[in-house]
Amino acid sequence: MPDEISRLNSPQQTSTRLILLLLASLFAGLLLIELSSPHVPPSPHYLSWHQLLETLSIVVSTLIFAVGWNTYRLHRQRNILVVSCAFLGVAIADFSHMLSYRGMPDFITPNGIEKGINFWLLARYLAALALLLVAWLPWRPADKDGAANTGAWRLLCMLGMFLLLVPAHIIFFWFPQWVPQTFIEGQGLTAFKVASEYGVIAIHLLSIALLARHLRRRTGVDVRLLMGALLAMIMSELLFTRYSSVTDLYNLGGHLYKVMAYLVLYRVMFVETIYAPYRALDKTRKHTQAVIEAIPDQLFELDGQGRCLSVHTPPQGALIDPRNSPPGCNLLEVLPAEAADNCQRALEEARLQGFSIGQQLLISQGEQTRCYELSVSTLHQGPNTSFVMLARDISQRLRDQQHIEYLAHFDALTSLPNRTLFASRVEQALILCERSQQTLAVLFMDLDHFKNINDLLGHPVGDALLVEVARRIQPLIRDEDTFSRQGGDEFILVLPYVDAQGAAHLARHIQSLLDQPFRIDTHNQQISASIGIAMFPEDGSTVETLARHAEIAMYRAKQDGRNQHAFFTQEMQAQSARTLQLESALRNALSQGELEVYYQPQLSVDGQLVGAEALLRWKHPELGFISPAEFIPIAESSGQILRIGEWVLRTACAQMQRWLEAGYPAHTTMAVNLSMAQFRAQGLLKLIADVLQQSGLPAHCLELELTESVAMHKPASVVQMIRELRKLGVRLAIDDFGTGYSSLSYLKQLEVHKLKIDQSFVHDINRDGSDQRIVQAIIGMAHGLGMLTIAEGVETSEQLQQLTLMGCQEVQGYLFSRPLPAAEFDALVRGKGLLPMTSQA
Ligand SMILES: Nc1nc2c(ncn2[C@@H]2O[C@@H]3COP(=O)(O)O[C@H]4[C@@H](O)[C@H](n5cnc6c(=O)[nH]c(N)nc65)O[C@@H]4COP(=O)(O)O[C@H]3[C@H]2O)c(=O)[nH]1
Repeated sequence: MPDEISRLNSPQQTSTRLILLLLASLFAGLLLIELSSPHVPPSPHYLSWHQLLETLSIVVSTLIFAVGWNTYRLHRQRNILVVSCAFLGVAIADFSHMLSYRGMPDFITPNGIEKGINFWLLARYLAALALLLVAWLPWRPADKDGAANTGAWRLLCMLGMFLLLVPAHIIFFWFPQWVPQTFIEGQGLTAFKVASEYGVIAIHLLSIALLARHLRRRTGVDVRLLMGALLAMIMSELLFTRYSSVTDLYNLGGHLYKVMAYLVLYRVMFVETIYAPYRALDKTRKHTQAVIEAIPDQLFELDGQGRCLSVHTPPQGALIDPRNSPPGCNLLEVLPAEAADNCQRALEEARLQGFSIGQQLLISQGEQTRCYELSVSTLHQGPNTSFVMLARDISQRLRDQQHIEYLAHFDALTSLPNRTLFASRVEQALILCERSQQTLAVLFMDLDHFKNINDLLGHPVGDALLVEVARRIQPLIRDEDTFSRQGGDEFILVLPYVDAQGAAHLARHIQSLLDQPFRIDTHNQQISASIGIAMFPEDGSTVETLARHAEIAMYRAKQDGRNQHAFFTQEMQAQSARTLQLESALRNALSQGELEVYYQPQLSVDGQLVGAEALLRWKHPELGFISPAEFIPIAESSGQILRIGEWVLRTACAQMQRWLEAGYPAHTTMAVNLSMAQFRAQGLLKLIADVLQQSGLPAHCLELELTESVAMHKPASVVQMIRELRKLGVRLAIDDFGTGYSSLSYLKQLEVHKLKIDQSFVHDINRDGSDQRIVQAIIGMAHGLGMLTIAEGVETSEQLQQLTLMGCQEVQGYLFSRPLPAAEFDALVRGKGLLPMTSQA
């Protein structure tokens, strides 16, 4: 049935075509009747024709009544109920009209033309007024109050109809004189009769006008078809205004048109009450089917015993294979025992409360175990209970959940506990140690120069190294210990019931294990670690304190030369407190005028001034002079170096420009230290250009000093940046040269102007043969690459002599002067005659 219906066109299309066809043929029929009527004599068999047509009309009217009346409970459209009841009335009135027709045996009282016309008009007005009501009232369901109210409405309507029909029949049978005359024998229809027919036509026209409002709206009813029925009724009425004999062609045509109009009306009622619900049902069925097809779960319809009434199987992840489990098989018998029990439980639950969600079934499939989650709802309750059950394969979801839980507690790279798990485990360990009054050791381990490995060899190598480090240390860890990665190259080991001696022993063991080279891809990688140790209860009683103190101790191990371990001490605590104090004091140092730039002369080996190095000084009102070696790293780590470094740059450049204006040689340079953060900061080029422009200092008089470690960081970007700086015209020097690992080829790419030999090599240059060889190699390399060399930290004339002999071109150190405030620097330069004679002002 639904398929048959789906083959039908939409009601809109059907009605438009039907209406046009019907109206065209009815109109043609009208013309035909009009033209042929004078030539067609009244039919001698008219009574039979009349009976036939009226019977048809009564049958159709009864059908209209039947479909509307019987389906009212489903559609609850009051309009349809009104039409239905009215057409019951029409059927009865037409029946009375047929039986009262002249020529028929007397129907209760003697028959006659007027008696027949009276019943006729009653039927027509009933139909017309009912349809007017329908066109006027809105089309919507009566109410949602249930069957009781529905029955009451039907009864009311039916009663109303009989209240109208019964008195009308009584009048037409026994008091016909109360009704105006409608037909005069020999003359034909009276004006009243014709006017009455026009009245019916007027009501129909009014209905059409009212219906036209709904043409563009979506109403429940097929408005076009209804309008068509009304037009057919109008044509029928027109014919009835024209007849002069009850047996002529007009009369016959009018009856025929009436039957056709009622047939169209019946179709409207049929579509609305029977076809439309089926169509909606079909639509719902298709929709449901599409939804089922889209469901990635296996869907079962089961009876009360668990037998499969129907199964929808998705392409993947089915609970049971439908090929092995034909329809009608009992699901509970097909499933493994434990899964069947759970399934049974879900069905019971659904039977009791209407639904069941969340029962899980574990099914072994070869090597794998899959997990299914059931959702069951009860379709029918009672003796014929049936269920709809969805079995969703949640194996992947469970795996993902497990993975997420794993990631929440373990480090994805090394599979070691992460910070979260570490914290909870250590808390437990601390409680146990406290109870048993035992010690606990926290080891904070940081790999030395790990950043360089990441930068030079790439992150994949760095990651592989971290994994290997973890793997090497893992066998040293006991069950009660916690070995975790905190992020980056930092690891923490927590060892309950271990004393200081044991902790030191483990630290040494770890360091000796790391001493062995690591093979990563094709690289043989050497790494070491600095380890800080904090002990419970002496160094703290909480996880955070112990970890922080162990970290402070680790920094001390780094300061002391790396690849060693250090225990946390109170002195370190004080140091760390001082770091915090300095960090906060430094924030206001610039605005409070506590910072000053000192200048240290840089000379050629024959004693002429070639430049000055700007060195920052901080005099704190309470703490006194604080060494740059102490506060510069703090400024770097707290991010203040950018602000402070810019100020140094501007002050030093402005100073050198003033000195140049005061007669210093035009090539005198101002060397300014650039820290890593400054060098890597966005906008360095713009800043330098701006400083030069503001101060007026020629670019070649500014020399930027980068330490070798800065130059080594991310070599490719450093080379690029140095090129950009060279384009600006500024000079570049590599500070502390010899302490890093610059290769000759890398140095060549850097294209700096000057190498600054680190003072650690200068210090023992007269005593230590290896320092001499290093310095000689640096000078030789610089010469080879066309770079100048300057030695810093020259304190004695022997050192100067040695450096001169080795070919070093420039020197700087306490032998000539300590760093001085600008005025003292100038006085010194002039006092000692460090400027060429021509420059002396
Ligand atoms: N023993 C000895 N030392 C000598 C001798 N001649 C000079 N010095 C010291 O050696 C350091 C040379 O500066 P540096 O290597 O750039 O090392 C500097 C530099 O890295 C950093 N620094 C200083 N000022 C600034 C600055 O404005 N910006 C940045 N980024 N770093 C700065 O702080 C470090 C330390 O600066 P200072 O304490 O001023 O220490 C200076 C200087 O006073 C000598 O004959 N013997």
